[in-house]
Amino acid sequence: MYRRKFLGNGGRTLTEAIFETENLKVAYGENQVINGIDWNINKGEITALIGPSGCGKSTFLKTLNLLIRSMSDDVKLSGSITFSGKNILSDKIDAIDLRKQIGMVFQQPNPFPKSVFDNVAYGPRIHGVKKKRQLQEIVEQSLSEAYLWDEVKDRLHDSARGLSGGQQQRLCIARALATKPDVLLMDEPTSALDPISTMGIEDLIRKLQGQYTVIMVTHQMEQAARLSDTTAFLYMGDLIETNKTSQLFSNPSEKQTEDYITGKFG
Ligand SMILES: Nc1ncnc2c1ncn2[C@@H]1O[C@H](COP(=O)(O)OP(=O)(O)OP(=O)(O)O)[C@@H](O)[C@H]1O
Repeated sequence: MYRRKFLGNGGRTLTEAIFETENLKVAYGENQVINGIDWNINKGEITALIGPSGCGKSTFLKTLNLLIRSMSDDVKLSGSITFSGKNILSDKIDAIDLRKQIGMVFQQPNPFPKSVFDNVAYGPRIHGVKKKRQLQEIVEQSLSEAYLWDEVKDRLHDSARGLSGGQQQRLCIARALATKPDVLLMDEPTSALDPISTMGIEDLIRKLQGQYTVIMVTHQMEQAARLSDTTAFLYMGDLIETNKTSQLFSNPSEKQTEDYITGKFG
């Protein structure tokens, strides 16, 4: 079967890819939900993944850091995902190390039942940072990067669960940034938040642009259009189209994309 390889930016530029997937298939038992995706995801960009409910967006995201293997017993992965020169599906990969480089933020803010400080220090501690001074520096830097430091600097040892929803989500982003990842995967990071907190998280994502590669699932077309450099449309496990965001929304090349973004289904 002929398969189209989607290159970053619709294949028009030679932007460096951070992930290259080849014939990537994912199945839960007999239920195949990703059908053989060939895609180069650009480094340093914000990529939005859109598509109707159940089309495989979260599955695709969780496959990129192999979280899918820890979350589902009967998952089957095939094809390849090249990240940092290695096929993470077949080469010997330490999943904990991989997730140091590829952080993830979920729909519901999920701080650990620990203090603000211990949430952010969690990853660095796992990776062997022991010195108090060094941990303090990492915590302050990560919270500052997540635009949360000023709000929490006087309550670092209070429970993270006492923060507002928007603050908790920025804390989760700070926790992900604390291991100095290359990539942040975000699965509908604002869908559980009110409009003001959503704006705060969107501002933060914009500020991360260029320093990190962000791959974000969103159900909000406006959010994809506001934030991302590249947008990809997934439908029933197939990558239908990926292109520069402005191009995909103004002049989609596929009828299915057009129907989806104009609200004809989804
Ligand atoms: N752990 C699992 N075990 C079995 N099937 C699963 C599992 N997780 C997801 N699925 C199935 O895989 C398909 C894709 O689900 P996925 O969550 O990836 O879609 P999605 O596009 O992110 O959906 P949504 O937008 O509703 O979050 C669905 O049919 C879903 O029921």
